[in-house]
Amino acid sequence: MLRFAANLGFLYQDAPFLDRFQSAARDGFAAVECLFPYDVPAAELRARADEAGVKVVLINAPPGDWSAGERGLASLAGRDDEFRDSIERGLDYACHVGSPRLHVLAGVLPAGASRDAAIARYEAALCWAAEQGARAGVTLMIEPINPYDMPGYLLQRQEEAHAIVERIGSAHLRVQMDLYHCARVEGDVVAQVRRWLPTGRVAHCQIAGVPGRHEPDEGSLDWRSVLGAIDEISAATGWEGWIGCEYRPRRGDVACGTSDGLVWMRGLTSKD
Ligand SMILES: O=C(O)C(=O)[C@H](O)CO
Ligand SMILES: [Mg+2]
Repeated sequence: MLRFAANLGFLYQDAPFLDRFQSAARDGFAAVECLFPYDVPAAELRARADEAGVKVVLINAPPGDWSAGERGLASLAGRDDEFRDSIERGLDYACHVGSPRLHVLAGVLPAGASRDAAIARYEAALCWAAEQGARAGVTLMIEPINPYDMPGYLLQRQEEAHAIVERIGSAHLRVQMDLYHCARVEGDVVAQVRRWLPTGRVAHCQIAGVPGRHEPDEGSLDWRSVLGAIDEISAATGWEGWIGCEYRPRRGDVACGTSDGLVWMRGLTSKD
């Protein structure tokens, strides 16, 4: 059975952030993802999640200076100390809110920089971070992201993410397979899901319509076949990750826009 999590950085934009936990629960979500929750003390966020009866299943580590265009520190030259601080802060927050997963953004490759050197730095950073994750009991996630939404982002393809996870060989480093980014870069998402989900290296998925990043039922993503493939693989292999709803509701500027747009999900969910 498929399990969906509400991404509170994308959904329920009409409500203040801390009210979105209740909104998600009212719509039947048993789990949520929070992008960068660090402005809220972890105890307060945990209390809101507990009150609403939803689990936090994914947060992101601090990504550097987002407003200056930074999208993670892991591969950036000369930023090791900040990277380590961001992982320690992310893991501490994840432990306090009970999130079993922490997404670590790779960073943007500076113009003219060597990609090979950046990948080597990225792997060394992930290796260190995965050890910290193992100590904390939190799984670190790496996510290939498309270059249209995030120009220059270092990690764009599933194959490369899997090769990195395999080389590092930690049970606490896994791939976050965002089906929207996958569709935009790699095309046939059903084939990609059938190829990568059974490997055991994917610990979380996310979904959105393509190319607008609205509800999955808008656009070219064959979402029924994709979800059917995930469901089938879950039954066959015991894969039990969450599927994060990381999209901009088409009626996001209107009260109840998120809830109305969830019609695509009815009948597909499990709360376990
Ligand atoms: O952009 C995405 O798809 C993500 O999942 C990141 O966590 C946010 O940048
Ligand atoms: Mg994503």
